[in-house]
Amino acid sequence: MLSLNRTCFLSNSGINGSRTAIQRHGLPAAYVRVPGSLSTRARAAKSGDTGVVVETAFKEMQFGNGSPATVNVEMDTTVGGGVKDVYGEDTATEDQLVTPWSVSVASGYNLLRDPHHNKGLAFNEKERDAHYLRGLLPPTVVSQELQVKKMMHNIRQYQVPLQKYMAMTDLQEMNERLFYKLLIDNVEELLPVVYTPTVGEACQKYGSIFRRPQGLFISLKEKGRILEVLKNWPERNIQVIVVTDGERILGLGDLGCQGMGIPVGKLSLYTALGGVRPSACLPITIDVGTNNESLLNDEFYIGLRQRRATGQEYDELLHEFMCAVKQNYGEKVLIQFEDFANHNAFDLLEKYGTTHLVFNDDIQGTASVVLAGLIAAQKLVGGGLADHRYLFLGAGEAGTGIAELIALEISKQTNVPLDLARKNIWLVDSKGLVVSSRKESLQHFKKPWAHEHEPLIDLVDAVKAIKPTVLIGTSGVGRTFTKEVVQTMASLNEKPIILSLSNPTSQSECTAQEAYRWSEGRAIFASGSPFAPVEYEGKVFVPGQANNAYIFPGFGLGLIMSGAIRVHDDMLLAASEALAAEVTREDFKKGLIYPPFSNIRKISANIAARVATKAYELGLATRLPQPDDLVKCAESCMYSPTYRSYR
Ligand SMILES: O=C([O-])CC(=O)C(=O)O
Ligand SMILES: [Mg+2]
Repeated sequence: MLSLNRTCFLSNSGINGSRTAIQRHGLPAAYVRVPGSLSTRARAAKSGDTGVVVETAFKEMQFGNGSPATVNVEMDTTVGGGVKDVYGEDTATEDQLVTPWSVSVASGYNLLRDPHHNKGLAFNEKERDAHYLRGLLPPTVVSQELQVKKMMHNIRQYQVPLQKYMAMTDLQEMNERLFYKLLIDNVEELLPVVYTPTVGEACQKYGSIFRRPQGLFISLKEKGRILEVLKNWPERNIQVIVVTDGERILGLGDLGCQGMGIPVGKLSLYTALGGVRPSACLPITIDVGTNNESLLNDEFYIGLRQRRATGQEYDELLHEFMCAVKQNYGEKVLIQFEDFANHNAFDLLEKYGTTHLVFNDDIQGTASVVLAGLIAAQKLVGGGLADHRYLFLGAGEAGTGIAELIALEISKQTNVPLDLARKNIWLVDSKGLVVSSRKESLQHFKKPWAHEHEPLIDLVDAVKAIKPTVLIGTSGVGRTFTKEVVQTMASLNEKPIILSLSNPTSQSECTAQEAYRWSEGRAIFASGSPFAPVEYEGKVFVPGQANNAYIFPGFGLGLIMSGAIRVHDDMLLAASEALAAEVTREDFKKGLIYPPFSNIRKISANIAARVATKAYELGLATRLPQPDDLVKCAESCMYSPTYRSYR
């Protein structure tokens, strides 16, 4: 055993990184551990190399939380035959060393290139000395606060949202903590940049702006090898996966492999808003082809150039994926489905809901957010949820998901059977009002909403006939709440509730301005994508945003905290109630039915606590014993982007 006493940064910069550190600092060779499975180690050892060394001291390390640490490096020379210069002429090649699972020491130049540990100009004098940074940085030492100020200044110079998006992506790849500090401290300004609506444009142009992979791409080419692919990802303690197959990206349709922007963006919010460690988040895009002709013909397209696989081929790939995830990460990893097309989204949720911890943000997350807004809106309009009539334009994932959660809440509040609670909820799809005479030809998820009524094609006719108090747009089709629709709503209701939820902004059913103007300032309005405040007859109206980001980060944190193994509808209801409870008297005075985003971390902690409480009540939590104070517990386990001291 050879013993070394050094302060090190642990990172995943790979064998290249460690080699440079080794060479630069004259460390003995083999400053590398292979933390893979025993078989990986065995493979490494068998390859005849002399240098893959398993360092016993590293076993104690909390690797994956990005923490630097002082370690006593003990080199176990038993694997591979002894410490020699592994990287010397006559030793193993890097390929033989099974690179993906190497853990290396980052210092000097590599430390500055390592986004998980880089602090840029914020490295202080002592750190610069201790970690071989002298001369690699200009003399100035600045605080993280000043770095935030400078980055915000730079980002505000860009006029085009996509440029802001790219600047944020660059920052994320350069200095992860600074990225999250910026996002957390300026959440209202930057949310529309890293997420809806700009992320939609980023996906449309993802091939052109692609620089470095930020998540895993699993395509049909990887069929039969998905477990192996998962093992290529550099982090192992994964708690949340957001996965898409790119078939229905926001309201923009099939963007194939370029849908990757969505899992990446959603997971940034898991960290920024919900406090889940970045290293515990894994974005995945499953590429089964695309039916988007213009992408197939786009020379910069990054995905498989074939039409979408369907049926058995699709199912088998997804099944292999689901099994591989569970095998690799255990049953407590949360899998969030995002932006799958209707025909797969419902089936996947149903199929894996009983075997995996799965959550569909478009069905369940949107539903929980909208229900929260409706619960809060009762304070403005009086009465309860059961006193309303609801009409949806759009009967897909969001529409039916919201409808079902409203019905569940009404049924719970008033003790009426679910079937009866559904009777006040009506849907309009592309063929008109969903009515019982259409039942035969309806997709299964629409059937519960096919009530007795004569067929109606037009939305205006449906509004006139059903006389809804709440109108909800989930159609993915912009400008469908026409002047006549909004005016009819306003003629029927003193305070019509109008939610125009489709994303991004171009697909919104109406704008905030239209909603306020056409309702003569009486609408209670919220949208999926953000709108600026509107002035109407001398009064300023601040539109609310029924943003999914209110719920899913806190919801996920609650599941993780409690070690939940399944998602249950009651958890969604609990999350909605928790969010609705965050709307203050001041917010109501402004006509808002959602709280400001500036408090989102506190909101997420409260949602997490309520979700975790439900998980314990339902016997679905595995982290025992239950902590006494779940809000405190949530707050204390949240990731902080403040720099750590590397001394
Ligand atoms: O991303 C959002 O804001 C909402 C969402 O999931 C979608 O529209 O698919
Ligand atoms: Mg979505």
